[in-house]
Amino acid sequence: MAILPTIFHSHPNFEWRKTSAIFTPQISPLNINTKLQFPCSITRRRCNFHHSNTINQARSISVSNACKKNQNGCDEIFHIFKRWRDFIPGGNWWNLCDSEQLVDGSPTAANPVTVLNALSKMWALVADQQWVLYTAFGALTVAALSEISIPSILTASIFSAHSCKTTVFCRNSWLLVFLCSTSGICSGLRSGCFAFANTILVKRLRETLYSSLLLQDISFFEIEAVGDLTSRLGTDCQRLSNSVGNDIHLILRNILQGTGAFINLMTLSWPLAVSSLVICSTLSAIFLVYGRYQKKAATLAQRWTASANEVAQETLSSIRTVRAYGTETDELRRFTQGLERLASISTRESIAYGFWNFSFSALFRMTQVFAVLLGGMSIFTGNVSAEQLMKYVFYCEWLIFAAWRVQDSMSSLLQSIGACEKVFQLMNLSPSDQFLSKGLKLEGLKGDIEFENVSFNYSSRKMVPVMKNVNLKIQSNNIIAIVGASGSGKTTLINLLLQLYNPTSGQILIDGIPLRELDIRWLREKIGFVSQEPQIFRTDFQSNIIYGCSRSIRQEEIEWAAKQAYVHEFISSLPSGYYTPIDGNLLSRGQKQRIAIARAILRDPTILILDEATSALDAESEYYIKVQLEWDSEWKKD
Ligand SMILES: Nc1ncnc2c1ncn2[C@@H]1O[C@H](COP(=O)(O)OP(=O)(O)OP(=O)(O)O)[C@@H](O)[C@H]1O
Repeated sequence: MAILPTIFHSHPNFEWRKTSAIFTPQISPLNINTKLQFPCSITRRRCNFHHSNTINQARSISVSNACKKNQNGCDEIFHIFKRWRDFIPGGNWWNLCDSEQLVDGSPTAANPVTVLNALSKMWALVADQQWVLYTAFGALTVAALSEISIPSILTASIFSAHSCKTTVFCRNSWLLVFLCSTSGICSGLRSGCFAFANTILVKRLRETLYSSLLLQDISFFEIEAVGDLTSRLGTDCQRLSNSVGNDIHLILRNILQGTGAFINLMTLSWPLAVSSLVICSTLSAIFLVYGRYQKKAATLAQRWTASANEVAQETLSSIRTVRAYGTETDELRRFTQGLERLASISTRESIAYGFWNFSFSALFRMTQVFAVLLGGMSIFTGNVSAEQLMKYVFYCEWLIFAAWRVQDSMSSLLQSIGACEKVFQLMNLSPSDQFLSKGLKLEGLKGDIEFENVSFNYSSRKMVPVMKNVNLKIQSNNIIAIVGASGSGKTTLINLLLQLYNPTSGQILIDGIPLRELDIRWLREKIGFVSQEPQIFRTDFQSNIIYGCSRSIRQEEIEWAAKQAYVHEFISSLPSGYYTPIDGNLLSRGQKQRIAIARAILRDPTILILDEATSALDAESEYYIKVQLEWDSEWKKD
């Protein structure tokens, strides 16, 4: 165990020292006074911000904002009058592109997803449960056909009763009972099956998205914000599956019913049927424009929501720092900036919805007036009977309503897909190369490490080289310390060794074999790593210590590792011992580091990397752990 041996190398950024320690102590060029003064001079303005004043300040900001808003309201009305042309449909005010686009530098930003793509992807996710979907579609068809036959039979029953045709009346009544029962049973079946499919879909969407995210390169997570990704996994997936549960079946149902209504209208009077169709087509044309606008608005609204979430997540998770620096009002302002953008988009979207509803109502009422006028005249001339006119009014209403519902559900579907476009883009990302290629697994790993002319820069800062032509040889069974100024690239060196990033040029060899050619999962199993800020998971101590260990572990081994890391006593003193659930926030940094060291030791790694892993430990614990590790390393050498 234990590596990073002695290297003598002349790179200006690093200083390599032979030492009995295996840590990467940081030697800062600043003296203590400089360190203390530096942050204070930067934040002097904020330091004056007394904590007790913060709430009053927040209040006074909101009061002064309210006054400003009243004044702004008058200005705005004046402005609206001056710029009325901008506010009519098609004017500048409606334009969502210029002012509202959130700059999205993510790798997925450039690929828009079509509705068909989205639907076929969702279909593929639930394809193994086809029987549920086929039952749902079958029930939907039967229910829709039964429902659309009811107005015709109902009218016939009324008129047969009116003309005292008892046999026809009885037959129609039985038929009505049959149709109502069929439609009721099939509607229940349809809703149940779609709800079931919905549940499966949301689960699969989340699984697929999560597994796609887990397999991305580390550089991906530098561009994408965690708040944004969790909001995709949560609300977006739910919203998408809801659109399948509701919108798709409403669309299909109303298409069937609208078609049935149109066929009935054609059999009654084709001029009346054609006039209804013209109105429906006008509605569809208006909807086409509105639907596109709505999709765009939904995408932008979703991005701003995610952006506001990100701010909230960042602030709430760093609440101690926010409180200590008294920046609550600044954070509130940052959060409301996103909300204001969101409100501005939603206002336009709501007004556009109002326009759409106005067009629909006006055209629908026009059809009714038109039907009564034209139908009434036809009755006078004897071309149409009263029964036919009644059926016509019924079916006309069905047709228009079906057209409206199809378009409304279509709009909601477009909105959901627009809003959740990123879910599909993220799901379509191909995994990092590391997970695609099958590399070599060596018989045994010695642990010789060599950096050959390695240069590197982070992809997010391409112009800033972090290291240039670094050459370094580390022989197995040695302990070395890498010492360098803060920001000189010590952690980056380790990141490259762990293949979290690939060198921009040069190569890293392990036992003489290029790192890229090795099976990275196999290699990582042989490496124990403790980072500067060790991560503790929300499970118990035992699970945290055995985290990532592929072999089966006995309780004694866990305790042994914990003793080596000087954390056994602390864990044993807790009432549930190793089974005590942990919240990382409730542990000291030193305790977290000791748990992480126990985790690394338990793997019995060939290469052990400690990146300032004892920086938070007291001198006694640090000494004890170092002695244990050194002893262990010497024992292995022998
Ligand atoms: N993910 C990243 N993206 C872009 N630049 C980064 C990233 N991580 C680190 N850097 C930059 O790379 C340089 C080296 O950082 P690194 O963390 O390796 O230094 P270090 O020697 O470990 O510093 P410290 O001792 O303070 O931990 C720094 O200039 C840092 O700003």
